[in-house]
Amino acid sequence: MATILLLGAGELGKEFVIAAQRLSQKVIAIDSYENAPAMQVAHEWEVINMLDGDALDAVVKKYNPDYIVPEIEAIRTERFYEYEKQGYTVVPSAKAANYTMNRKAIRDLASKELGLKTAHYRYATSATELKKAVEEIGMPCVVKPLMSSSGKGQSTIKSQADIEKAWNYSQEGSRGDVAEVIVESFVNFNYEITLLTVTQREGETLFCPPIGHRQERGDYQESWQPATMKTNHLEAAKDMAAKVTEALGGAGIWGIEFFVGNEGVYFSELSPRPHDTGMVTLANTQNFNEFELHLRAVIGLPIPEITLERKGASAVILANDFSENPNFYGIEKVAAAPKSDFRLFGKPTSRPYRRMGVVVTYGNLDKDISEITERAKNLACKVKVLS
Ligand SMILES: Nc1ncnc2c1ncn2[C@@H]1O[C@H](COP(=O)(O)OP(=O)(O)OP(=O)(O)O)[C@@H](O)[C@H]1O
Ligand SMILES: NCC(=O)N[C@@H]1O[C@H](COP(=O)([O-])[O-])[C@@H](O)[C@H]1O
Ligand SMILES: [Mg+2]
Repeated sequence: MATILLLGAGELGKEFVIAAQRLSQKVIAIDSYENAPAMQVAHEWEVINMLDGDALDAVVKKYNPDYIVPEIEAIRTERFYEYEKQGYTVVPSAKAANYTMNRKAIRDLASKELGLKTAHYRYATSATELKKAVEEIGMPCVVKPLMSSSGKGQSTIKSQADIEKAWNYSQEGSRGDVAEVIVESFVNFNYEITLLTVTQREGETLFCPPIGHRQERGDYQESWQPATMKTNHLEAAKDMAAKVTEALGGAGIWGIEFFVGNEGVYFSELSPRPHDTGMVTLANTQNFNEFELHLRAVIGLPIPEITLERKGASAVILANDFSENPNFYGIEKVAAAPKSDFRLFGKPTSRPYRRMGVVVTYGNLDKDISEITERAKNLACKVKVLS
């Protein structure tokens, strides 16, 4: 039995722990608050501030894990290089976790070093610098804190009047100790996808069928698999995914995000871990869901192939308000629907727009995907999270 130290214990971690439990692996789940979703199913748990390098060192030393598996970005990832030197395995690699913690590192690697096509971009460390960057990039443009996820602190600048607001908003949504932002030209894409990519310690890199998704406020609302796309666009995305995962190194699943527009495929960003839009694989769209794939890659079990078994969709259940005791209403309506299922994450508190659960729906490969996505969306709307 391997010991896995899971750094981050949200809904993605919870499904990963369940996959690990099924194969009899031991998991210690860490997060910044008690009773986080993955803690509820792990062998052991601890609450620490993962941006505190000393606190991180202490849990690594205490549990002496076979695998250190980051589940979120906000971790003092600089320490990962040291753990690797000490002989620990960081998933997928210290470099992958460290580069993707900060948008600047991963964007410069993708664009400058690897030559991948991305939106035009600049960086800014103050409202004045932001003004200059916006002049260079042009409007509309998108501003994001260098350290944030799920759209936190992200906004679109459409006019001069938005610049100051965008700066202030970015500073509210930024986590970590970096005040800098990235300013990207607005890509008028036709659609966007996540290409789940699996790198194995031994064995070839595998790709899941592409996942289409729709985002609001920079956060995922619904996803579906497979996304329909031209073969040459899919090949371009696979080629970029192979390049960037090779440059970052290691074994695991990666959620690689692309925009597809009239000018082709743009690399956007990536998570070196299961991806939220990949929760659609909980509808058993594939022979292994994204969490099972991650686990196999992490502990070094071979994955012979990834096959699409049926079509699926997911739609998120969000909270509207703050609550210390969130409850779900309307779940029986989801339960009563055919070819549908759901997960409630068990987050102990809610805040506006916090993701609390997900509905997944599915249908045979000959079904129209729109019927499956509509069902997921309509069912998710029927669930209310209230105190
Ligand atoms: N340059 C851009 N042009 C157009 N839309 C964009 C651009 N950048 C981001 N978006 C939109 O905002 C969404 C979120 O952006 P991004 O993935 O960079 O944020 P994030 O905070 O890292 O989100 P997550 O952690 O959930 O992946 C994208 O999926 C896309 O819909
Ligand atoms: N886009 C990244 C993402 O979806 N991450 C997932 O959300 C959790 C944090 O949720 P919270 O903010 O509700 O605690 C993370 O722990 C991870 O599972
Ligand atoms: Mg994203």
